[in-house]
Amino acid sequence: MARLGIHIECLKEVFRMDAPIRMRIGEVFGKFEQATYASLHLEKVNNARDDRLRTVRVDIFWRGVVLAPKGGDNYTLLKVLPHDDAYRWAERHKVEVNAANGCIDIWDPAALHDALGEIEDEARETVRHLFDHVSDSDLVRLGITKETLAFARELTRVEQLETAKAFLSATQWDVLFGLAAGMTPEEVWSDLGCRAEPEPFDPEDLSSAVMRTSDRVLLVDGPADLMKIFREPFALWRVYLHPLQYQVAHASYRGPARVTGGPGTGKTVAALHRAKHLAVQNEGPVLLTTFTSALASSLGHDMALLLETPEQAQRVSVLNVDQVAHRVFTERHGRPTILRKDEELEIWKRLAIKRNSSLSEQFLYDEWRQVVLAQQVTSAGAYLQAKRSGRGRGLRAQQRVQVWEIVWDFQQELRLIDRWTHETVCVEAGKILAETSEKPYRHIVVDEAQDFSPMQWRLIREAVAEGTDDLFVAGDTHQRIYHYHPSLREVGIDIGGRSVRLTLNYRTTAEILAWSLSMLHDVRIDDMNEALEKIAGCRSHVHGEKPLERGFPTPLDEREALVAQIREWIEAGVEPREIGVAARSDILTRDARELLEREGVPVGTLARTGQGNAVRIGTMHGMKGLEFRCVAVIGVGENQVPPARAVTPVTEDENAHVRDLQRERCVLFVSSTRARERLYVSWHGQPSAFLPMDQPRHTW
Ligand SMILES: Nc1ncnc2c1ncn2[C@@H]1O[C@H](COP(=O)(O)OP(=O)(O)OP(=O)(O)O)[C@@H](O)[C@H]1O
Repeated sequence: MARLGIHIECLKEVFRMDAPIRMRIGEVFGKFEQATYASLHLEKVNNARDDRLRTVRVDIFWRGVVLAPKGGDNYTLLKVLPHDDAYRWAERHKVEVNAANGCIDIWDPAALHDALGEIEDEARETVRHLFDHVSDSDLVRLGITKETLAFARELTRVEQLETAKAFLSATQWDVLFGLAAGMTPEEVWSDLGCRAEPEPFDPEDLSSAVMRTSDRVLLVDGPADLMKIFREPFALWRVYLHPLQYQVAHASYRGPARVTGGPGTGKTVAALHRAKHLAVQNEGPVLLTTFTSALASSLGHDMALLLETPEQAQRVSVLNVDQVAHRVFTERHGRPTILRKDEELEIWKRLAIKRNSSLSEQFLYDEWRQVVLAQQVTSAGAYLQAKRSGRGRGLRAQQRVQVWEIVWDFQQELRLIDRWTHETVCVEAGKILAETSEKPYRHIVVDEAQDFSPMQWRLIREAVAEGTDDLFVAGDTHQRIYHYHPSLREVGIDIGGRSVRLTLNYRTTAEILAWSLSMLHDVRIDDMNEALEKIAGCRSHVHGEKPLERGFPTPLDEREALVAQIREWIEAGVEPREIGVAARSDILTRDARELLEREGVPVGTLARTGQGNAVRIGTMHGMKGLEFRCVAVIGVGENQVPPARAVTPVTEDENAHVRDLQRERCVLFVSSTRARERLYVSWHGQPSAFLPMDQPRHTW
């Protein structure tokens, strides 16, 4: 029986077509299931470079180009184009088997030949070439053919390589682009999803090559499936994964594993597919968890799209980590009464006065969480020994004794009045789970792992028995925006060598990514596993406008310009819901919201649901994990970013000062990398020192 595949690039083009033509394409290619080669009316193309490329009539105007391997019954739809263009495309292109990963390579030899002629002169006059640092043998091992190699050797600028995307094989282009972005041949090799040892692939067996190209060819399960795909275009990540994403999501691990990578590199998508894979395996309940309830609800929405049967859906719970803690706690003790932050600060203040301490209630509030609870300190002796790096001010031994007395009083008081905080609920839930061998989950998948506190990690560790495929962790420490810096090992999670880094950004344009990355230029960030995290090789294939930076004399001028910018985007066809606005403080977001509302622009919050078609506005912290076509980051002035209150003075504690500045940079980095197409950054007065310094900017 014939089987149809559709190439990802073709699918993207079809998704952009009007519904009637999409349905017509669905009807024509739906026949592949029953058809035999002879009855398909696959027309041969005269003068074709590759006689396995045929065309099929869709209607009077459109034709499809199909790869019809000589053996086997696998047909792959590569293009749908106007009649003449379809023939021209089929005449020019060749299909081969990639020597590195065994997938199909589609390329345009004539265009490659012409381009080579165009760059040769420049190459002769230039001393440095783009790939001087890579040997021929490495390029060949990475699947670069002799024609592409000859071309690659003449490249002097990355712009020439970018142009070549139009005619090189996509896999070979990815290899070259990765090397040009600073990846080592080994990193590119693993990015290709190749095994450690090269495999021999039959260069003539295109049918098998198509089957292996699962990251670029969607194999359709019958006509109904095809019509469904064409009726409702969907996010491509539901079916296509980068080979490395696929590997990460489908591997079997002997213990905890993790995926890291810069913003927009598909970590959440890998986590979603991992959860689905585990649900399909059906070994027991799967928990997919993250930091905030907003992110959990977004994951829940995407998980529902990915799971295929009610049985699979029943096996996966999507909860944020506090919800997990509250469930476990409530089952044992009933619902806890949570102490509000203002109530808690009031208690700290009173207890500090009682013990004649001049330490502020906020300091005690943080000290309790970041030192006492984080390190499970239960005695004065342990507190005297506890690490306090990054805490903002040193404490002499005598002061530590005093702080411990206040902490002791505080914990006694909580017990007495039977009040809880989210942290104590989490600690208690961890204890309850530690006592039982019957764990609630067989597998746990964690997204946005970089912001989990040590208390939350201990809970997660206790919620699943140690063993194969127990924990899968996705996160990026460059996006850490809260205070905790736990080491996974210290909280009992040993990921050993089971860690993979994704580098290809699917969300952001190369311009926005470069602008954002330059903010983190000299910043050294840990990887939660006692080493430094890398961001080298993080790259995007998509180009767009440079981020727009604008300074204004007053806050009102800045807000009015924001309204004008949003109007301009909407007039250019961007839906209000595709626009996100972020500021560092609630006050700035409130002021911007008020003006937008007054000017008649629909405005909602950052929550994914219930917003209607409104511009979504919130704090930079709230932007975590989200994405928008257009993003405006406002109030990026020297006094607002970073806000003085968020940074320990260097005179008080140098380490804490550096750490605070780093965290604040990450907050700005997270908000700017939420933009898919356009990024607008504004301030009033002087600009923030965090902004990339590569160009002179107008200041007031
Ligand atoms: N294989 C893929 N093919 C197409 N699109 C993808 C793929 N993987 C991810 N994407 C898209 O890229 C965007 C970013 O993906 P995702 O949210 O998983 O990245 P992330 O690494 O978790 O990002 P961040 O850390 O910045 O929150 C999303 O729009 C997602 O749909």
